[in-house]
Amino acid sequence: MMAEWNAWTDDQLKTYNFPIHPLPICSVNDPQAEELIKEQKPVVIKGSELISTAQKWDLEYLREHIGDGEFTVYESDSESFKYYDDKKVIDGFTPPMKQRRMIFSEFYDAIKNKNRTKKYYLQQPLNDKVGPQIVVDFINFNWKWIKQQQMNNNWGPLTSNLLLISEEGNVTPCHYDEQENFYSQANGYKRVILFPPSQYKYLYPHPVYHPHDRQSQVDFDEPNLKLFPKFKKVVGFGTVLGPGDVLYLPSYWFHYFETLKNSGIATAITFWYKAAPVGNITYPLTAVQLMAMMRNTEKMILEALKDYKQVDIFWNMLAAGRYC
Ligand SMILES: O=C(O)C(=O)[C@H]1CC[C@@H](C(=O)O)C1
Ligand SMILES: [Zn+2]
Repeated sequence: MMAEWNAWTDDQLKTYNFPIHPLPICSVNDPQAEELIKEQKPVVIKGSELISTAQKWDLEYLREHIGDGEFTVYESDSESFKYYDDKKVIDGFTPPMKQRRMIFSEFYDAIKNKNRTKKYYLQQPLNDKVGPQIVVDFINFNWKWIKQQQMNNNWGPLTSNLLLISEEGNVTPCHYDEQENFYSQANGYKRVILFPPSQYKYLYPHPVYHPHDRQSQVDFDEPNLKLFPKFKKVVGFGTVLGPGDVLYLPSYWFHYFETLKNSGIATAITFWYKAAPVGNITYPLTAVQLMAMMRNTEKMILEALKDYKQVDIFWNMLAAGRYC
């Protein structure tokens, strides 16, 4: 992967032994960018100026202007920040990280504390508690461009702008989301690896009832190929995002993020939109339709059985010796 203007070098990236092909990179004026978005394929867009007013959002600026609201900050004993839904916690589940609430200056002090043993990741939807200067920066995002994308692709409403402040080395393990996303890098460097929905069977997402719903069960650093044998077929599409880059991250595409080693703090903002309504069903079903259908089936069975421990038994009864 070629480092742009020597901003980073390959030794700042974690190494994985699956193939990683480059993601398409387009200028915002290149019609190819709109084409790929229409086809729900990922593309890195350069020059959109989507969040150029946030490129100055470093820790000091934010500490001064972000206001005294509380922020969700994940605290981890390792570099891994595997999301879990705290409304789905099941007995025997141990959250892999702590979800804390802090005002920004507490987060600032935690990051600056040289003797700390924990790693931190601030992940907070931007809300009306932010200070007036942040509101000015927010209003000056390139809403004209992104609203055009929303309209062109018949997306639903913008649901949230998640402010992401990560420190060097942090990893967001592989998962998928059900919304369309323009992931916008304000500053710092992040490497992203994407996998199309068709690789669902290689990535073994947790069951829908599990707190790690939508997250891959496979530990990319030490994949258990006995439990997850198809993982060895996985093929990724990756790139490094720098300041001002915008990644169109289609719904249901699996993705993994890492903040480059020795690259300091990285600030990003997501733009999540409700996906367009599913078009008329044609056969064979698309991978996204199959994923949505599998999710609905799992939910229906859990609804019928009430107890998630019965779901495993039910599936085995239904499939063993009959379908597999
Ligand atoms: O935008 C998304 O869909 C995400 O998964 C974000 C959650 C943490 C972010 C990261 O850069 O590590 C990526
Ligand atoms: Zn995500």
